[in-house]
Amino acid sequence: MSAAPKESASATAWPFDGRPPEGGAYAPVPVEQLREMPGLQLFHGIMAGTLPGAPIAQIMNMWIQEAEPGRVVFGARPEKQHYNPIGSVHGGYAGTLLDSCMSCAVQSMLPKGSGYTTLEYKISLLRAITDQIGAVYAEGKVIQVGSRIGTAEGRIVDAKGKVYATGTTTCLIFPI
Ligand SMILES: CC(C)(COP(=O)(O)OP(=O)(O)OC[C@H]1O[C@@H](n2cnc3c(N)ncnc32)[C@H](O)[C@@H]1OP(=O)(O)O)[C@@H](O)C(=O)NCCC(=O)NCCSC(=O)Cc1ccccc1
Repeated sequence: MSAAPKESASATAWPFDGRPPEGGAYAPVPVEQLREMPGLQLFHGIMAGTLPGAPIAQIMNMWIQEAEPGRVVFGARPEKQHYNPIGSVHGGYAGTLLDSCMSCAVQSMLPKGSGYTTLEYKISLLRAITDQIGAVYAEGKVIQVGSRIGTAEGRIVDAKGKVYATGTTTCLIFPI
């Protein structure tokens, strides 16, 4: 399998205010249910509210904005609760956003019956993320998805398109 994701959408195409939908349900989807759906169906179900959101979405203030074959975008709102003790958002916030968008880009290419997990990711933190910059957007794009290994790249930008962090990932694919 391989992907040819479209070029990045403009930042204005992502009008996310930075909070997951109020009153939504948050829980992992049981594996019995997951194995019956292609990867993309999970994201479309979460976006439509027919499947629960990931519990970490609440803690991170993040939500899926777009999901198509080979490309997934999360919006997020960094706040004080995400700070380290030295005055900026903890580096793990960018790590979590990038791990999410990059691995979900891989998952968006998987047929039903395929599971996967992140094996390794590398990120570069290029600018400090603070609670003053508003919503940020994490876009993951597939590089290649094979029978056992999927790779993707990602970036975090603000609403003006300024880049805060980039990353690459390697995911392991297996039957479930
Ligand atoms: C500053 C640097 C590291 C290097 O920048 P360079 O590559 O040399 O590039 P350049 O000079 O072009 O500047 C680029 C931009 O940076 C800005 N800027 C520059 N110097 C300063 C400065 N002195 N102070 C403030 N800002 C400065 C500059 O205005 C520009 O922004 P602009 O274009 O105006 O909007 C940058 O890459 C960065 O901030 N990365 C993010 C790192 C990060 O947030 N890590 C995670 C948190 S750590 C963590 O959580 C771990 C932990 C856990 C628990 C407990 C404790 C710790």
